[in-house]
Amino acid sequence: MVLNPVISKLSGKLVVLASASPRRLEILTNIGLRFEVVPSWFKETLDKTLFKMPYEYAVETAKQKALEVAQRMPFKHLKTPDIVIGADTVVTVDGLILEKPVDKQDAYHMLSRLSGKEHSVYTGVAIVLCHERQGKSSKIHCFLAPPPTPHPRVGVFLQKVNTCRISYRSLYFILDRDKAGGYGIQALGGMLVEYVKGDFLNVVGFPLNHFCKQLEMIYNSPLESPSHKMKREDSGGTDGPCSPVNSLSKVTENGEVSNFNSSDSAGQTPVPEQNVVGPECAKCNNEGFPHKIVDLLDGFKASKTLFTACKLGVFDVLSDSEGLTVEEVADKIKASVLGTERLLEAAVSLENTEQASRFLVLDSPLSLCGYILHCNDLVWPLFTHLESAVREGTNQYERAFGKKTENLFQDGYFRKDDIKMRFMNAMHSVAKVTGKDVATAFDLSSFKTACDVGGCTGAMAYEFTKAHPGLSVVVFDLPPVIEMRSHFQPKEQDDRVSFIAGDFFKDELPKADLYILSRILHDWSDDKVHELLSKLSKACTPGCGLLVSEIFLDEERSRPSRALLQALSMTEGRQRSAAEYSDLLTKHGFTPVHTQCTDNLLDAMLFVKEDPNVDKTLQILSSESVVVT
Ligand SMILES: C[S@@+](CC[C@H](N)C(=O)[O-])C[C@H]1O[C@@H](n2cnc3c(N)ncnc32)[C@H](O)[C@@H]1O
Repeated sequence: MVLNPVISKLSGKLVVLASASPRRLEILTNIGLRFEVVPSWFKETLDKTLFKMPYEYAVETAKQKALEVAQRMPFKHLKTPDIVIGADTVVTVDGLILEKPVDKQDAYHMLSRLSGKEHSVYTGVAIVLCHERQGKSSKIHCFLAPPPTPHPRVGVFLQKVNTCRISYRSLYFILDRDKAGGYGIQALGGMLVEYVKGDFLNVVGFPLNHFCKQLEMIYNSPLESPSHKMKREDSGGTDGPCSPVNSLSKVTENGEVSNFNSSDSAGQTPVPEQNVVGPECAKCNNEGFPHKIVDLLDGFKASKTLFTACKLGVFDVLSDSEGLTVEEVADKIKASVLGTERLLEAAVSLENTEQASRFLVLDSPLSLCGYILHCNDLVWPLFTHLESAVREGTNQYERAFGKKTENLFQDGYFRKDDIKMRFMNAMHSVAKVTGKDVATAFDLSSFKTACDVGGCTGAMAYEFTKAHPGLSVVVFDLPPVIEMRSHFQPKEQDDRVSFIAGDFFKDELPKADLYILSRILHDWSDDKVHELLSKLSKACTPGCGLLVSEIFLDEERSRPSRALLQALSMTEGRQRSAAEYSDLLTKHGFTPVHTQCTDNLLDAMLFVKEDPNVDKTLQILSSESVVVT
């Protein structure tokens, strides 16, 4: 089996691991897979008595974990993944299923039960293909790592203890509350393990080899391409598309797991006959239950939890020192112990730590804290007046903050230095996270000078000069912004970025052969946009470039919701689709050349100023290579 090509099939896809397990994360990272971690909220509470065999339970739990994330992400994270991977590991002994212990005592009991006994470890895995539909549901491949023949057991054996019985103290030392069965084979628990029959990584928590074989089956075999297989299963399934929880169909009479898509003894992977468990009925994925609505009901609590944790510096404290107690965290953030405990529990249930340390720690390079605090202090109060905003069709700044605003920037964001800093921090953090993707969206090598119109702190400009060694960028923004620029200067000085203060509606724009409008046009009405574009059009000679970076709505104006939610608190601006931006710009002699959806916070579109004397078709052709004439 050639693994890399299988993994490369996933490049460009949004792959999500629905598990917070660092072991699974490490195993998948080590093979070069790019994925996001979104831990599942599915509670591991399926009724074990409903399953004939223990591994059915692991597979079903894996499936439910993956499904929960697949269903939540479009709402909570405002994006639909391509693939969600769920996994669940259980240990079985004496007919009992052992999961993660609830506490140390439980872990101790589990480990003592395993001591000296052969037991089995099963990791069920589910791959949910979110864009492959079966009926109304995502397509799901569930499997269990191939069991060694003749018995479906992947065994790990603890040392016999008649001579070296594990002492109470050693057990306490070794036990791990975070792992099924109470021990981690890759950690201290490994000291007890005499040998493993079967796939070691399956015992660790993720059967990598079998996972890759599954992917190969899904993506590489022409006969097994997702759509082809779906048809076959539709027509010939024995269990139908839905297997109830208590009868996962892949169990043979003697309890073997070959129907879970296991390999045969020669190591060949047979065509899976029934590995797809399409959750079409309420019993399978509980379609009758309004998951999305319930998530939305709680959405505001989740946002406010994130805002508060950020504002109190919880993620900073946690990233500074490891192994803090709740009391210590409470002390550091100057909050009550009970409140801190609740906040930590809620925050942990919402966010994975890897992303928290990258995006939620104040001084991390890609920190989103600036934007989060802006959402907390400015956007949140505006949204508390949403009903009035809808009734009146106006921004609620005055109601929320007691100040009238003719111009949101001058009268709102810049009315006090601390408010201005908060606004600039917000713009800066988003520009840092999205800037590289916008700057590298197109080949801009033919442009030598650029003007970032409304470029704020210069964060975007620095990303452009970093990405294009031949380019220098002048940041043009209002005087109150430009005067604060020194607060945001990068550590490494870059002379190719300079700043000019001015008003883009009133003052002359600096000369450049590329103009950047990042998050500018959505703030203004069509009339104001025309006013600005007409100025830009006059400033541009034929061949000049104009790069617009915004969230582009789809043609139906139905996605992404991020843009539509933002519009609810807008003043005079509006969110637009790429086609709507094109319409506005072509009226001023700008021809669209490329559109790039970056899968980041902002998309980008490149336009070139037409030469009125040259035939339009020829211009579009020549502008494909963005020739500056
Ligand atoms: C939404 S922010 C976008 C900042 C930056 N382009 C980015 O993408 O991070 C809008 C910027 O336009 C600036 N701006 C608003 N009105 C302006 C005007 N009349 N002239 C110049 N800049 C203006 C604001 O000061 C602010 O920095």
